[in-house]
Amino acid sequence: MPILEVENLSVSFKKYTRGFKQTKSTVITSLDVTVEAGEILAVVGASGSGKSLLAHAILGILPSNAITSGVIKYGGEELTPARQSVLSGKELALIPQSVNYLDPLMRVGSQVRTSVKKENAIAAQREVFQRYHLNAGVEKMYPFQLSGGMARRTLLATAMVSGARVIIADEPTPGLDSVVIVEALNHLKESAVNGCAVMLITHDIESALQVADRIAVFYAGTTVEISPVEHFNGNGEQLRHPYSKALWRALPQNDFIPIKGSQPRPSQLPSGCLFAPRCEMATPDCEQERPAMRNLRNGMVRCIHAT
Ligand SMILES: Nc1ncnc2c1ncn2[C@@H]1O[C@H](COP(=O)(O)OP(=O)(O)OP(=O)(O)O)[C@@H](O)[C@H]1O
Ligand code: NI
Repeated sequence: MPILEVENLSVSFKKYTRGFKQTKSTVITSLDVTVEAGEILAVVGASGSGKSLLAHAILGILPSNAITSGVIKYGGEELTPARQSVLSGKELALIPQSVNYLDPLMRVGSQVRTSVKKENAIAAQREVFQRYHLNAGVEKMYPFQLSGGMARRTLLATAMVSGARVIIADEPTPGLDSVVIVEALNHLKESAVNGCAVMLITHDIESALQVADRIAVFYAGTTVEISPVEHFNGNGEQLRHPYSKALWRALPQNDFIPIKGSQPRPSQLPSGCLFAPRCEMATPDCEQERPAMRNLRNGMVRCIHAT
């Protein structure tokens, strides 16, 4: 059974423009995804496709003007705001995309120790600092004294000592040197092998391919495909959705063919399939309604034409 289930999640923001006109921008649309114990699910997709907002929705830290619908479940039970506040940092850990999530007024060693469940918090913190090449003096520093890379390693360390059952890593490695990247990916893999459910949000498809079991592809705020990692191969012929195939072919190591057009803006989403305006396979049926996610060849796809 999946530990984490997201069903039909939508998130939108109301905005007031000139003349008090209200506009609605929908940043996540009917998104479905699950993460099982023992697996790494990588989440890939263009900038602005809703990856971080999904992470924030799971942790219950969306901005207060966000309007959400749908259900998020942890351990088979709905993650209500009350459960989110109890479980965050304990059973659900986030490695945030921005280093601004560190508490500016607390020494970093103490910050990391507050998330340790085991008895000897100091020993656990020192061990994890060693693992992330943070030398002994760092624990006494405040966040403003850290370089960007050190701050990022501190965020990784905080989540990894927490003993959480669900780890959501939102772009955990940019700016880190390759030794630390390998260390962080190995650590996530180790956590999964020990039974955690890991969601790894990343632009780095190479890293995703190395450690993930399944890959979810996001487009314009929804999941267009969820595929076993092995299907990201060759010319992408085993992939299901035209966008995933195009994304795969656009990688430098493949043909590097960019996709024409751009992702729709959250305030101007097409009424049917969100990818239809850019899709070579699109037919009038695609513009009729939003396709549902369906099972296909050991994965899932949101496209009426996919075979
Ligand atoms: N507080 C907010 N109010 C209105 N729109 C927002 C807000 N936060 C995010 N958005 C919009 O929601 C969309 C999704 O943002 P999100 O940060 O989830 O993207 P992402 O996939 O994580 O992108 P990246 O890869 O750049 O990190 C974007 O269009 C963004 O502009
Ligand atoms: Ni993001």
